[in-house]
Amino acid sequence: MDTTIQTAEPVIITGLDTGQQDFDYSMVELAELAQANHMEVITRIDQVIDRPNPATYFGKGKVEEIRDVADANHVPTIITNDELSPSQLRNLEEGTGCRILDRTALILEIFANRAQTKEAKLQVQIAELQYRLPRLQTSASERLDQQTGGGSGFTNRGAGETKLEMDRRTIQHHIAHLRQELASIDKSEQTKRKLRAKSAIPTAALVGYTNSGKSTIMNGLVRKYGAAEEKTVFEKNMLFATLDTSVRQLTLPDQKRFLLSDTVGFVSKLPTHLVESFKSTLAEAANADLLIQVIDYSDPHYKQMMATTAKTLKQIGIEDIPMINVFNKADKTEIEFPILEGDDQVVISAKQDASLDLLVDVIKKHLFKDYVTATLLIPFTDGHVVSYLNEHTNILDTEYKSNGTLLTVEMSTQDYQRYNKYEQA
Ligand SMILES: Nc1nc2c(ncn2[C@@H]2O[C@H](COP(=O)(O)OP(=O)(O)OP(=O)(O)O)[C@@H](O)[C@H]2O)c(=O)[nH]1
Ligand SMILES: [Mg+2]
Repeated sequence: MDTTIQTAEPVIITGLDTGQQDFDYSMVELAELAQANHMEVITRIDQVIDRPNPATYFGKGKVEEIRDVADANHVPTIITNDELSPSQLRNLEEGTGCRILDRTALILEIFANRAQTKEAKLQVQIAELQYRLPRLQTSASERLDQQTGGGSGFTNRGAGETKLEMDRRTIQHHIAHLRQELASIDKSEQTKRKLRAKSAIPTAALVGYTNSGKSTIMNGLVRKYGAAEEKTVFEKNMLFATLDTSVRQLTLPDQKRFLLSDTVGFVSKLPTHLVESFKSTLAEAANADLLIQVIDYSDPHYKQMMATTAKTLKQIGIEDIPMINVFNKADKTEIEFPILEGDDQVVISAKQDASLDLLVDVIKKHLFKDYVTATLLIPFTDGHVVSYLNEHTNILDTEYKSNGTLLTVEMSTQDYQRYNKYEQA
């Protein structure tokens, strides 16, 4: 158990209701993001307005109201539901006397705190520096610098133009340097990915909203069908538990194999820079033969979450990959499970064995739909072919004839092309 006592930083969350759909939901999500960043939401202040004030985001009266509420409650930090322009950020800080953390900076902080691997850390740092570049004279920049070590210790408030220019250049150099470093890591990842593509093992990728249960499903399947050396991944009840992509090979009882990848979850308004810099992490999903969208069916906002996933996939450029929907955490609802709906939807609980079996059935139907069944007569002199087929394909029947082994085999089209010379009419 974690025994360190962390005092949560008190914050006020604020939002502009410009009549956009799902405003309330995005505010609920903002509160969850704040909690994920160890903050305590003291209160929420909204303003209904046609469009944001270009100078201060909120209208003048609202800025004063926020300042007064913050003062009265000794709250040092205000969180806004949208990404603010550099001047809005500056003006709002002046108007409220508080530190302003916009949604983007908040998500960046969470990612920075969660990043474990070198690749994830580099990706977050690049996104952070890009966000800071136009905002050097705000506390948002200083805060990111202090909290995450993303920069190199600039102090910019009230700095002169020359100093500012210098800082800009330093940051630009820093970004270029980090990009190079990331590219060298990406290269080895790309090589691995190419090798996998060559091996022609079909790939499925778990995608979906953060905390929906992707890693739990991955681990359930790894425990059932992974070889001993295939390790489980980190799963936890918190937003953005996973920031990297893990790939595991699974071998089903009928010898069918596939690769399963688990990756970073989504949230609405995921910052563009972050999506950009996580593209290499998400490439695994982009190259998959099948997407498995995991949905937290017990969350009343699950439909919005699905819309967010659809939007994010589009943003990454993933549009034409077949997808199955997994309505997970059904054990937390009144709905019966496991249930198959049509041929591409299941209602399950990642924590139930029968659910995982049903899910595997659906995955199989999609990934192996091109598999062929053929009867092959392998002469005794080609014993190595029999061993290969035994190891890599699903042998439905074996008969020993005088002139060789007669096998009824279910296999990939590739294997079929290699061995159809043995086929019996
Ligand atoms: N009751 C219940 N809890 C579940 C189920 N699936 C996952 N969970 C829990 O939900 C929480 C999040 O699960 P993860 O597997 O880490 O979620 P994720 O989608 O990988 O999340 P990110 O990595 O943050 O994107 C954990 O506490 C899991 O134990 C389920 O079917 N039923
Ligand atoms: Mg995860």
